[in-house]
Amino acid sequence: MSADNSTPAPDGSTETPAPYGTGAGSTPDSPRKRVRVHHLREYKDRGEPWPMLTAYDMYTAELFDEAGIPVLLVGDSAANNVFGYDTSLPVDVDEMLPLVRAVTRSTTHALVVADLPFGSYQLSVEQAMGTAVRFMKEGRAHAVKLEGGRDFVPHVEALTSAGIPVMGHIGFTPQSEHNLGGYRVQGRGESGETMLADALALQEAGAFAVVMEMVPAEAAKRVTHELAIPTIGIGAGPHCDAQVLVWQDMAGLRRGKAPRFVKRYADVAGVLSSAAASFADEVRRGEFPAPEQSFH
Ligand SMILES: Nc1nc(=O)c2c([nH]1)NC[C@@H]1CN(c3ccc(C(=O)N[C@@H](CCC(=O)O)C(=O)O)cc3)CN21
Ligand SMILES: CC(C)C(=O)C(=O)O
Ligand SMILES: [Mg+2]
Repeated sequence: MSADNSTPAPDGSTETPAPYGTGAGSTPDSPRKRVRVHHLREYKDRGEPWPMLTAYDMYTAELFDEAGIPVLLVGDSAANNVFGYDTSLPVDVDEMLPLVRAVTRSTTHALVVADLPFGSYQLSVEQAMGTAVRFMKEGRAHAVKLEGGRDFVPHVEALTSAGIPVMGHIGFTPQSEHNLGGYRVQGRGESGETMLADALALQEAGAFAVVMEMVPAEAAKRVTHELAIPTIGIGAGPHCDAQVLVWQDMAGLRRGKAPRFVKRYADVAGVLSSAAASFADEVRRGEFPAPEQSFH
């Protein structure tokens, strides 16, 4: 087989209208347009908090898009929520790309952010550029996200100059868990100043938003106030411009003890396990398939 040189059919994803829009750029009669990074700045300026969720596949991306979630993150948390690794560190670009492509293919409204996995951007600005370009070209992402503060200013500058919107991520950065000493709150006391400096450096470098993970609410409030770009909190209190959760945590699919910042809005694990148990039971009793599910 030769390499696939064909131009992929345009999926028209940036212009395809969703039928029942209420989000950015819509009126009751006009279809929703794709959320753009400048809309997020407008939400901040209007003081309207907005939600972000992770998504890793077609059905969840469609549902969350229709529910009006303006930003979907294809997180490297796919490592422990899709692929079965114990941390985010092992997942790589080749595993992440098909998930990103699935999510962009399945949305018409949400801005889709691809999370750059550990080891795919830290080596050099050139490596960051190469990886980000793959997520934009092959994954059809609308933006990328990377973890780190001042040390990543050159990377963020290069990507934004090349036309790639970048979301930052500071506070607890899971890709550095071994350096940070485990899953711990960051930015307490003096390190709150460091965090603010990191946030300002990312903004100056051109980042369009910054995630703050597991930081005290007061420190996150200060950063949110000082930045013109939106802050997105996860375990960062109520004063951030936006809030993000991993969807399996939000919907109660993940089992076991969740981090303290999680709120479960459903019991998807319970729904799925009882559905599987009912199916198994009916098969064992010979009740499924019934005549309705059979061909004659
Ligand atoms: N399902 C899932 N949810 C997440 O929020 C998430 C992932 N996966 N994978 C990547 C990272 C890892 N994250 C984590 C993982 C664990 C804790 C945790 O155990 N937190 C405890 C201890 C906090 C402390 O000791 O200060 C907590 O109770 O919040 C926090 C963030 C956040 N991200
Ligand atoms: C929790 C969010 C911010 C994330 O980075 C991820 O899901 O990978
Ligand atoms: Mg991540």
